[in-house]
Amino acid sequence: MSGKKILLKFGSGILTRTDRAETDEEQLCKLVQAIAELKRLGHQVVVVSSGAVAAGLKAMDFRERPTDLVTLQACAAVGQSYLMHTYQSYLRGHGLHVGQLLLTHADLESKERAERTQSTLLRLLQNPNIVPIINENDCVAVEELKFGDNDKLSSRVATLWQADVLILLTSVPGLMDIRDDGTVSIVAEVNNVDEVLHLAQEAKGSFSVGGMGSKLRAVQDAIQGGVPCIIASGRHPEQLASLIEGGGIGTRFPLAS
Ligand SMILES: Nc1ncnc2c1ncn2[C@@H]1O[C@H](COP(=O)(O)OP(=O)(O)O)[C@@H](O)[C@H]1O
Ligand SMILES: N[C@@H](CCC(=O)OP(=O)(O)O)C(=O)O
Repeated sequence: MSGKKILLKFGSGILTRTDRAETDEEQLCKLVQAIAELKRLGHQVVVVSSGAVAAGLKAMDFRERPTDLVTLQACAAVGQSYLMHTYQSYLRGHGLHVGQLLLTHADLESKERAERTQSTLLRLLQNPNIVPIINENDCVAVEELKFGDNDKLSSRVATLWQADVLILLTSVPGLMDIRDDGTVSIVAEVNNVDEVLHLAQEAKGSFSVGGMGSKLRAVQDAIQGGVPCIIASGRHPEQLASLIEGGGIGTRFPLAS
């Protein structure tokens, strides 16, 4: 197997415990193990990680996600450093280190700043022991915390980097077709995202922002940028190597042939 450029996006739902508003350290440890395994296989890995707001809730004395923007930004300020510390503590066990990048959409819309971001990313990737971990710069960004644009951020970075695949790891096993009679199936492959947009329902995780609609729009952008995508469960990161090789469970969005 030759090394591929893999962009992984971790949603808040898979980084946060389901029983209380805290980072799920066991889950984060599993995700880090999967990153280390991909790197051992010779792939380049870049991560877009949500979860800063949720990680800051406990220290800020919240049991639930607050709704006002400035409090969300304050929670993110506390949670981001906690999150990076936790990533670092698990990565160290694999001889790896975090390279943190905090970005806004405005950064990627400016040609000069996008080029600088790309240069930094490429420089970080020259060292095989570094795992770039990107999040929105929540303290200055506004739209992101309202609309869950880490999905969109991941598609933009995937396009900038020209990743071989963008894998959106979330709390469900893929895009699901939930029918009126109660039957549910995972859509294995989508060749035209427009045709499945109607499958995205309003429901989303209590610590998440985007939902399935935001993921499908991000997939559309990535495909337009030349990057195929997969939506799969972040609760089973051990299947990542298999997903990259065309196996595993998830929804695939190939480029039009
Ligand atoms: N058709 C669908 N298939 C799968 N999940 C869906 C669908 N429609 C809505 N969802 C919701 O999307 C959620 C995943 O998105 P989200 O909660 O934003 O996760 P993340 O934190 O990973 O970004 C699931 O919890 C699910 O409730
Ligand atoms: N930047 C925010 C997350 C925003 C976001 O898009 O969240 P999600 O919908 O879980 O990917 C944070 O780190 O909490």
